[in-house]
Amino acid sequence: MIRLQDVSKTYYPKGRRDASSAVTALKHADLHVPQGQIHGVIGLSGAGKSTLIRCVNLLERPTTGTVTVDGQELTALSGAALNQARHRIGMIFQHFNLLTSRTVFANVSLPLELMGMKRSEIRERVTPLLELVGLDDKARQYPAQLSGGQKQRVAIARALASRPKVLLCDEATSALDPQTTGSILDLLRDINRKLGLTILLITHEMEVVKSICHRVSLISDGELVEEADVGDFFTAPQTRLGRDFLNDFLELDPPRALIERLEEAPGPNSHPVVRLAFSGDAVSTPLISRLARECSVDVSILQAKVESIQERTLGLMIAELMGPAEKTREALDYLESHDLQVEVLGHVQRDD
Ligand SMILES: Nc1ncnc2c1ncn2[C@@H]1O[C@H](COP(=O)(O)OP(=O)(O)OP(=O)(O)O)[C@@H](O)[C@H]1O
Repeated sequence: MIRLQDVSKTYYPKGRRDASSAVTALKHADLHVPQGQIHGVIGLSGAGKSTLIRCVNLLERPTTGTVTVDGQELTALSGAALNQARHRIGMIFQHFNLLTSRTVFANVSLPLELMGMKRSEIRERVTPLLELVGLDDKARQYPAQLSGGQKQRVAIARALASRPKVLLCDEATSALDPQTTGSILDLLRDINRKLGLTILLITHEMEVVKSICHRVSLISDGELVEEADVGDFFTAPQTRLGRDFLNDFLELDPPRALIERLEEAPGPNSHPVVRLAFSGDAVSTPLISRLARECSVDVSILQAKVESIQERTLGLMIAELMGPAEKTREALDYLESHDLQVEVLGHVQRDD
């Protein structure tokens, strides 16, 4: 439904085209979002998320590459044809972008007025949309009379007015408190299911990805560096940045006192500190006691957590493996052969 092929975007300051002043915010991005999927793009501030999502409806025209939505190459269009194609792409924003002088009803009907639709048809279209987003009793109110969550509901209804195939969400819940965020995400999930709408969202919050996305891409310095099903991303991110996002989200970091003692290389009297992530059958297997029995190492658990990520269970643990070097090596092999993600965080000197 959405396809970006080798899309790059370079910004130049006004009136200058020299390479020294250019900022390349998106670099050779390839992305495919099939019909009906909710796809999240997560990244740190300045990574290029807004640029990417604005390239999808050509609010920013890519410098190179092609953008295709619903089988139509948008990058080949301009003028009226592009405007027409944009009717099939709705968009919502962090700060809602409502017109303060218009009522809720008039905000939602605006895109239909611009399309030249008759008043009676507009009413038939807008009334059920306000019901869908739970605001049928607020039609005559003005944005200033609404909460943030209600404003975003108006923005969602407005984005759906032209019956788009695709909804783009630019940090749609970043200005909302956690509870309101939850209700807006529920609404987006509901719309995705009821209308079969394809959703592309950008966010810096793992919670958003965890709650509603089917698939996720990670963006770093303008590049899409990792893409996975959400369950896989939360159990085994493939990049350092992916692991950092996951650890921040799970708040699973070794205690500060331990971090200060960690050394990168093993020494004659040190033992490894590992971060273990396990999912599926491994969650219910008594691996740690087996490890102690079969590999003759002692395991000191420093932190542990079990999380539910959509339909999967994910276990995480930070532990010290204590024993002679050959035994701890055996223990690491044992863990790796049992489908656990094992990351050696470093080595600590034995106190004994
Ligand atoms: N219009 C512009 N002109 C020049 N540089 C820009 C422009 N828009 C964005 N940039 C630069 O492009 C890079 C990516 O910005 P972008 O807004 O896409 O990132 P982001 O991931 O959405 O960040 P944030 O989460 O902080 O909004 C940044 O270095 C930014 O300064």
